[in-house]
Amino acid sequence: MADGGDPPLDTMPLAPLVPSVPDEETGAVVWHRDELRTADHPVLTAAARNADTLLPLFVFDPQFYGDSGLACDDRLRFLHESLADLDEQYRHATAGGMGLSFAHGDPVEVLARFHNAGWDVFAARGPTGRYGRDRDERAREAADVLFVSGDGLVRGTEDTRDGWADHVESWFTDETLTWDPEGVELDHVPAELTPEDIEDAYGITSVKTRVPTGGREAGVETLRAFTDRIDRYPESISAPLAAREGTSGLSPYLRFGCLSVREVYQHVATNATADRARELFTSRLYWNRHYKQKLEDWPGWLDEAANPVLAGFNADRYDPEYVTAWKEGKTGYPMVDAAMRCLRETGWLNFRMRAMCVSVYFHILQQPWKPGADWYHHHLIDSDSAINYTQWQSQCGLVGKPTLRFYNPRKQVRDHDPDGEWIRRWVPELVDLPDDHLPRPERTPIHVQESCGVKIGETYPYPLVEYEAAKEEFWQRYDAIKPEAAARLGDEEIARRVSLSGGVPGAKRIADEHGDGAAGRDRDGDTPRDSPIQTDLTRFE
Ligand SMILES: Cc1cc2nc3c(=O)[nH]c(=O)nc-3n(C[C@H](O)[C@H](O)[C@H](O)COP(=O)(O)OP(=O)(O)OC[C@H]3O[C@@H](n4cnc5c(N)ncnc54)[C@H](O)[C@@H]3O)c2cc1C
Repeated sequence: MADGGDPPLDTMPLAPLVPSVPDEETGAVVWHRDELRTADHPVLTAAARNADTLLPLFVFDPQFYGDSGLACDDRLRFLHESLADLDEQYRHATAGGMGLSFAHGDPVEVLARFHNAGWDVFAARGPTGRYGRDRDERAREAADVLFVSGDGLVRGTEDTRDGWADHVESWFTDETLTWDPEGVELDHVPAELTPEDIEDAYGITSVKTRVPTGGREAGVETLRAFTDRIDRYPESISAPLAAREGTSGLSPYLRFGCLSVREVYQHVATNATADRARELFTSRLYWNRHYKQKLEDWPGWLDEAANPVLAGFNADRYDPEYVTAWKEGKTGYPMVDAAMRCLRETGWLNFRMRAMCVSVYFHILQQPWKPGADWYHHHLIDSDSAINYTQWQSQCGLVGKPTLRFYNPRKQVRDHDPDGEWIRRWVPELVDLPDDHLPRPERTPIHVQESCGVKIGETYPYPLVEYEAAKEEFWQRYDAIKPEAAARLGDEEIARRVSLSGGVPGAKRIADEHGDGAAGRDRDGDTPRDSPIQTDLTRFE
């Protein structure tokens, strides 16, 4: 483990407990990682075609638990519920009722034991950061793991973005995959290890509220319920209170692969009758693939600024007190404070609130991006490294594109919580503050503060920094470095790694047009002059 301590459980199963593949037969371990379903599963389909016997396996990796793990206990609980559900899916599919097997330890060591006992090992090829790539490479060497594609991403070409949208579209509309449980035997590891054992060993305790139940069954139910109410989706996306019931709530199920993105696409395309809502929603599924493609193209997104010119931006400003105030929801900006407290208690925020809190953290408090991104990754139940870290870098401006999106937290109150219902839910100190003062509590006249009992500076903090001055200061610092950052996008390697929807030519165009310092920007509020980052969700080429 990263802290040097020993895991509380040994690596298991030990070699003698690993079943052998019967003579003259072929056996395949289906190594499940993030794809916790049996439907539309390219690996399962391929393994079932190639082997007489299957052994579905999940390996609890100590790296994701204890002090070295980055996920909150509630995300681990969601994972464990999804595993229990996957176990049921296998048991129902097969007459013998054989379920999912569990192992614990370094997956490479575990898989090598299966490989030595005669098993082929199949796993999904998917985008991961450096740890995952290294683990998969070691697994390939030690256990000859066969990595199967089939997630709609583009691989093995010079410019993955060339023709990308068409490629993804045909994947979305292709028939989903099936496997024939009758055509194979299922085997399992006799040793009894369950997700509950892991929870006991690592002391997993869930503390958040409103966390959805993990597993395919709950995911299918969520998908159906959302499709029934999808006509309300367009007007529910932005306001945090409306979004909680109005967006799909599918993100954790997609994150853990309880449902495939393609299944969701096809269900909504077939069953949703409201055209605009259907298009708006399915365009988000393209964004899901778009960010996955980014991590597939470059594993460094999780730990390094995509544009080297911007590496270390804000590092000299690091102030642990600002970071803590942001994490705890004590910045003095009510919309930010409500969002950050909601994130910690429920593990979910809608897109706009996620983006706004990034903007205030990086552009206004001017703190280095990584601790903020790690905080989201820890608390979000749906945290998908491929989306979280790439979104963070995009929202901060670490790619070096000429435009940036600022989210003014005061404007967000006026636009998306004018009655203060959401703010009052999460920031009880402000319950009695009149609505008019919620965008800027620090400007509340003293006599109003006295009559409502909200004392700025005592019961609720002054803003940590003055918004306009901080914004202006950020722009000065950012403008000074922007032309050099834009120019760097002309570098072939950087153009590839940033994986823009316009591909390598698009990155080079930015370098040509903006590398000389002639760049557009938004100084006034929410709307950038030209930002393909999140404004147009339907264009990918
Ligand atoms: C800083 C930041 C971090 C984020 N981190 C994550 C993350 O770790 N995991 C995650 O799933 N989403 C992330 N998002 C995107 C978005 O906020 C969530 O997908 C959405 O809020 C999840 O709720 P939902 O499933 O009800 O959304 P819906 O609006 O119902 O969307 C359906 C699905 O489309 C995909 N999707 C929607 N918006 C986006 C987007 N902007 N980018 C990529 N995919 C999208 C997701 O898979 C989502 O589940 C992040 C956004 C920001 C700004």
